[in-house]
Amino acid sequence: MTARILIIAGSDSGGGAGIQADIKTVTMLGGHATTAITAITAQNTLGVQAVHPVPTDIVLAQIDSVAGDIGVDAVKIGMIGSAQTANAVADRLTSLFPREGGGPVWTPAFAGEQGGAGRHHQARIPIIFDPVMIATSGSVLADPATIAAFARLMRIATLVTPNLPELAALGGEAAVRALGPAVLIKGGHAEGEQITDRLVTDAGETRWTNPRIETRHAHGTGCTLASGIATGLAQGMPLDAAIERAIAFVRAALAHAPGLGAGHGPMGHALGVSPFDQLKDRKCPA
Ligand SMILES: Nc1ncnc2c1ncn2[C@@H]1O[C@H](COP(=O)(O)OP(=O)(O)OP(=O)(O)O)[C@@H](O)[C@H]1O
Ligand SMILES: Cc1ncc(CO)c(N)n1
Repeated sequence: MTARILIIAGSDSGGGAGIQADIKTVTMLGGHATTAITAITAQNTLGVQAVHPVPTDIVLAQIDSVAGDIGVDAVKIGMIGSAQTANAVADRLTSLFPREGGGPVWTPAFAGEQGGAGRHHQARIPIIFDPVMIATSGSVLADPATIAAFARLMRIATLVTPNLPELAALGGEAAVRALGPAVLIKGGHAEGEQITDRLVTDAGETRWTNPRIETRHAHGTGCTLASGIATGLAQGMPLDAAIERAIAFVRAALAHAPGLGAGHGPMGHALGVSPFDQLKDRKCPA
């Protein structure tokens, strides 16, 4: 079965970050993206010109519509829109996908096909929380009250993926770990020719170090990474393998950036290919 990833995030009209990056990433990695849109931003490569938070009850209705029919193998949370929505989403995810109880951390949809437990035995759906605060352009995407409410989301998250300024705003690595989740500290904002992303879990620490790709078109790397990880977990990959593939995908998409806009442009999620055009027979299956 195709892995189903519920994306709870904001819309970026420029198509570089947010829901737009998330859908492209999930699709490219072989999953099915469903969405609960938390905010609409008027945004381009230069900055964020306007933000319209979606009412909290409409965010919850989108989650309920998806969970009640299509189903969910993993959740990715990005821009959340308001403190009220952060708290309400934490409550709703807790009741839909209980965080307590024994059994495996999650049982992906694929396990059912292979004669395993199947989706009715899911114990814990993985939740990846990207604590979005500021866009690549420098525009603010979360006010102080919303950032304070992030604690609720961190308590139910499997993995939190702060960049370095976000980690500092959350009180540092120990403060995040104390709330329970694994932490992937992204190194994109550090100086230097190498970038190190650092995963800290109960089992210890793993690092990925790669050469920095020289480009100003790195808008949406954080969204892409978190959605890529969520897709891997939904597909049944172990956490470190899901992270490794997501980093590789971010790097490939950076290398294929189309060079749009006068500021921080979008990545090239389609990697310069059209899978449809490459099909030998472009007819519908009979
Ligand atoms: N110039 C780059 N070259 C290669 N990898 C990069 C580059 N910039 C970021 N990355 C990678 O992209 C991922 C996201 O890191 P980053 O620290 O940029 O997150 P972020 O600040 O949340 O992203 P965003 O700019 O979307 O808000 C990490 O895996 C990081 O290693
Ligand atoms: C909607 C949205 N979500 C996240 C980010 C983070 O890059 C952004 N710029 N816009």
